Formats: sequence, structure tokens, C-alpha cells
Amino acid sequence: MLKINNVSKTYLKNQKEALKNINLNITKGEFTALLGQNGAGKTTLINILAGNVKKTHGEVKIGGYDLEKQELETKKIIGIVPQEISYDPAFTVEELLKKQSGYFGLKNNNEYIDELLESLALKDKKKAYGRELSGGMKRRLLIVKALVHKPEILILDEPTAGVDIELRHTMYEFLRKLHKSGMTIILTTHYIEEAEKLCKRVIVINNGSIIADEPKDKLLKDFSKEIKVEIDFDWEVNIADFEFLSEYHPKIKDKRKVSLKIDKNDLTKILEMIMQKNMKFVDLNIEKQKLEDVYLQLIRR
Ligand SMILES: Nc1ncnc2c1ncn2[C@@H]1O[C@H](COP(=O)(O)OP(=O)(O)OP(=O)(O)O)[C@@H](O)[C@H]1O
Repeated sequence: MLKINNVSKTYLKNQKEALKNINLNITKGEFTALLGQNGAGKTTLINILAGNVKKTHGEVKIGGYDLEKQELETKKIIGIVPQEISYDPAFTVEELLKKQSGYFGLKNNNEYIDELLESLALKDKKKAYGRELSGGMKRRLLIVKALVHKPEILILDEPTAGVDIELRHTMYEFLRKLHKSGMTIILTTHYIEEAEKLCKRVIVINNGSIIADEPKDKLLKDFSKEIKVEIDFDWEVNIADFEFLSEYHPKIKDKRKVSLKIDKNDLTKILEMIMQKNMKFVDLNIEKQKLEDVYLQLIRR
């Protein structure tokens, strides 16, 4: 569905190499997160796909069409939700969406537009001017705008930045529904829990290069060897009591708890060591790795 081969981008103005030899293959129906720190190169990649930035090297194929040689065809296949507000605020929502439909030669899609506005809680704003919308409404309007021509791939560049939690959840539901209906989705976000909740595949860009590209579950599994364990005792514990576990960095919490960082394969051994010392524990809590922890480990490597 989307093939990116050896794509590089150096901005002429400052000679910044924003993308270094990127290779990606996204198949139909995938829901992929594109993560990376500020300045990693995510927007550059999205802008290349949108046709707003020219790549320096490489090849991009969208639905089998070449991005530069068959621009019109590729534009029909993708819908892009940009990071920046990208419409004329002097038009009403309805006018903006009609204008957008016009670019694709679509005329009788009012019903579909109403459906989209309804799904994103914007139906009562049809007659409002773009400039009259709140920040969150503007972001949702960008999603509707990207979808009027029923693209097969939806690419969202930080769609939930500045959107309140409740509306963020409305967006999540909407994106899930789109994904279920077969849409291929690429989501750039700074909210890692968002990627964890929605996406199946995670791509991490760092300094213009892809440093991870894995199914989310595999990434979490590979990085989840080290776990944090909290053990509760029914008596007040002392750090000196745990010297025999010093290699696991014991820390006392709330007087009756000790927390340890361990390799999960060592858990049984450690519990046995504690029992051999006749230290009776009453509870045990294991904290699993979150995608955020994995992400931080990856970009710090
Ligand atoms: N038009 C431009 N001219 C020159 N340099 C640019 C231009 N756009 C981006 N850059 C540089 O390219 C690098 C990648 O920027 P990009 O906007 O792609 O990052 P990003 O991952 O989208 O960051 P963010 O999360 O902050 O949006 C940065 O060093 C940035 O300063």
C-alpha cells in the first residue's frame, strides 16, 4: 500500500539531513504509530508523502503509483491530517468541505460529509466559520477534510495535540472504527499511551533514521525482561534486611514495602531467597513495561 525505498531529505537552506535512507513498507489495513522526539523527521516524512516537500533521494510508491510521476493518483489514495491548521478561516465548515470535495471532482457527497461531521461531534458547526472554531474543533475538522475523498490511507500528524481528554477519546473511537472498516492508518503522536492503545505496529524515528520497526506486542515483549516488583511485608522493613538482594537495587517504600528491579526469569529464585530468610510477605505487585518505557530506552540507546 505504501512503499518507501531509501528516502533521504536534506533541506537546502541549512543543509540539515532530516531523513537518512528511510525504508518502510506499510500494507493494507495496518494501524501504525510513528514516534520520535521533536525534530526526529516525522513531519518531513509526512510532508514528502503529502507532496509538500521534495525528497532528495529515493522512491515512494503509494498504492503502486509513483509519488512524483503519478501525483494525482497518489493524492486520491492518501488523506493527510497536517500538524498545522491548513484551511482558509474565512469559509464556513460546509464551504471548506465542499471546496475540498471539488478538488477531487466530488459533488454529491453531502450525506458522507454529514456522517463524518456527526462522528467527530462537529455536525452543529456546519455553518460556523473556520475562524470561529475552538482549537480542538479545528483539529477534528482537519480529519474530516482529509477524509472527504474516501482515501485508502489516512496519515495523521499529531491529531490530538491540544485536544481535551474527552474529545481525544471521541477521536480514538472514530479512528478505531475507520481501522475496522479497512482503512490503513499512520499516526504520529507525542502521547505514547495513545500509540499503545490504538496501534499494532510501532516505528520509531530518531535523528532522521528508523531505529525500531516492530509489532507493538513484540517490542513490549523484547523489552520486558526487566520488571519492577514490589513486595509487601506485614512488619516494618529496613533496607539492611535486604542486603542479600543488593544486586536488585532494593528500595524501601511506605515502610512495609520493598521494590526491586529484576530480570523476570529471576522472580522465583528471589522469592525463594526471601522465604529462606523467614521473611513472610503478604502481597506482591509486578509492574509491566509500558510502551513509553520502551520508547525512552530506544531513543537513549
Ligand atoms: N523547511 C525546513 N527547512 C530547514 N530545516 C527544516 C525544515 N523543516 C524541518 N527542518 C529540520 O529538519 C529536522 C526534522 O524536522 P521535522 O519537522 O521533520 O521533525 P518532527 O519529527 O516532525 O518534529 P516535531 O515532533 O517537533 O514535529 C529538524 O532538525 C528541523 O529543524
